[in-house]
Amino acid sequence: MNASAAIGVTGLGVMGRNLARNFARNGYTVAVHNRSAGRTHALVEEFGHEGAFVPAESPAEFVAALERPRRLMIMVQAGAATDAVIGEFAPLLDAGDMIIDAGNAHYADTRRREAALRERGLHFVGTGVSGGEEGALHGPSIMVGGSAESYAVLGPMFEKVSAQVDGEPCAAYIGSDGAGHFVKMVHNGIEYADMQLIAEAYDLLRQVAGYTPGEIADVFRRWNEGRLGSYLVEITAEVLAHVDAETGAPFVDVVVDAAGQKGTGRWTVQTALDLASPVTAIAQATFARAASGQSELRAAYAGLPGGTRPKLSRTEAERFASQVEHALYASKVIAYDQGWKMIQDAAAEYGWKIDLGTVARIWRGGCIIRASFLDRIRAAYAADRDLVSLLGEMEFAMEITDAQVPWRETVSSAARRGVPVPAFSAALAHYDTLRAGRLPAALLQGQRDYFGAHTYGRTDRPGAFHTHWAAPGRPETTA
Ligand SMILES: NC(=O)C1=CN([C@@H]2O[C@H](COP(=O)(O)OP(=O)(O)OC[C@H]3O[C@@H](n4cnc5c(N)ncnc54)[C@H](OP(=O)(O)O)[C@@H]3O)[C@@H](O)[C@H]2O)C=CC1
Ligand SMILES: O=C(CO)[C@H](O)[C@H](O)COP(=O)(O)O
Repeated sequence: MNASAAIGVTGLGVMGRNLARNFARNGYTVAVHNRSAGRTHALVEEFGHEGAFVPAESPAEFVAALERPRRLMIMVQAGAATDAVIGEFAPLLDAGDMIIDAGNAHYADTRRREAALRERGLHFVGTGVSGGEEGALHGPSIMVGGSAESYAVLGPMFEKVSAQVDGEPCAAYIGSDGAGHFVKMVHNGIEYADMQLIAEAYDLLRQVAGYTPGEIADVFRRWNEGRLGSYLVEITAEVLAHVDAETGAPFVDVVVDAAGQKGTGRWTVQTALDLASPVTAIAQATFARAASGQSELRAAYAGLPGGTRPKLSRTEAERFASQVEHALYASKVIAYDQGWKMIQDAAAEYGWKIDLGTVARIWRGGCIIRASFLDRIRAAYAADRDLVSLLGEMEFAMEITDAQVPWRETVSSAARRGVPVPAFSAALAHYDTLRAGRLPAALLQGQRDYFGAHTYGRTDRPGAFHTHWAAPGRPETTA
């Protein structure tokens, strides 16, 4: 076979098929392969006219179709499937060839695979791709890990097929080994938080303001014109306005209220615990999905006494909706800030040199959390590369100051009326934690020292100390 393909894609499911088409539409010759050959033939039959495809039935045929250094993209499920495909293809490759894993792999797996394949002279390029089926075809956001050397070859291709915003590509090199997949994982964690915050806002507008789903769709459409403008707010309005054809009921009322998850939000939270990175809004959003799925438990406790829900007048409802807008925006800033801080924490742990402004830049288009305010996050990090928190940037700080009363009113209204708002509450509590100055953690240290001699630091001098709690006079010694 003629080695003519600039890239090969194996795994032609929802994402792989459209990424292959995207490369072909952008002028690259693409070798295509799938475990079951039916998908390969279907792709070429249906979309062969869009560009140059080289269908391959066997791994050997697929590899033979690739120009050197070979660029082979895997788009299959994370975990065992990815290991199986690597195991199948790596022995057929030569030193200098590149395996790009564009699935949602766990970054620790990517680090392991990168190290093992590097030993064999192969580049393993863990790459986060976001944008779903449509993004894969028309331009996703692409977060690339692996070696800088491989990015020199792959970067121009990725930048060409990615989404473009203001003439800039939504693709970039993030950092070595698992950095690309790490950042994609945090993207998905932020996605969970953003979606949960929007869902809580909807619930409040329905349960407290008394709006119908159609009216709430209009509220979200208005919000989408302003600082909350984003893909997720836009599609929320679409979903809320949708009416079930069979029953004539709002679509949102005929869907089972148990949220699914494939695992990237859970990975974010598990990893955050290891890094001691408090991504509490993301964690609450992930737990909210889990709680929604506990149908037996919820059925057992449904109807327990809770808050009161007095009917609001039209004017009161409108005022409340405006408060919710502030609360949603402020909570969203906190959730995103938590995600960025987690990336900083991981960069310190793994020695990744991640440009935080670049992360915001490539999330402005193509991905699920694309939003107008990412431009401002980008500008904030461009102005100060070492910015510790968005709360340190003047404009965000002013908005959070303005949100104080409505944000707190929203969370307290929810508590009074018995509407669960775990992500709003977590975001506000995080903000209060940051601004507290002094936390009751000092008491925790005292408790730990009391029962386990775990020692504590003092505010007035350095060192570790222990109080002998059982001894007369409770003397303190240095530990
Ligand atoms: N769907 C989405 O919106 C997004 C998905 N992703 C990630 O992209 C990856 C692919 O997702 P998606 O396209 O939705 O998945 P699909 O289920 O549509 O396709 C999965 C593909 O993987 C192949 N496959 C599965 N197991 C194996 C195996 N053991 N050996 C070889 N091939 C295998 C399947 O082949 P066969 O046809 O033979 O079964 C199929 O081509 C996942 O990692 C996912 O997390 C990332 C961003 C968005
Ligand atoms: O990766 C994605 C987007 O970037 C997918 O949307 C993600 O897989 C959806 O996750 P979940 O099924 O857990 O809601």
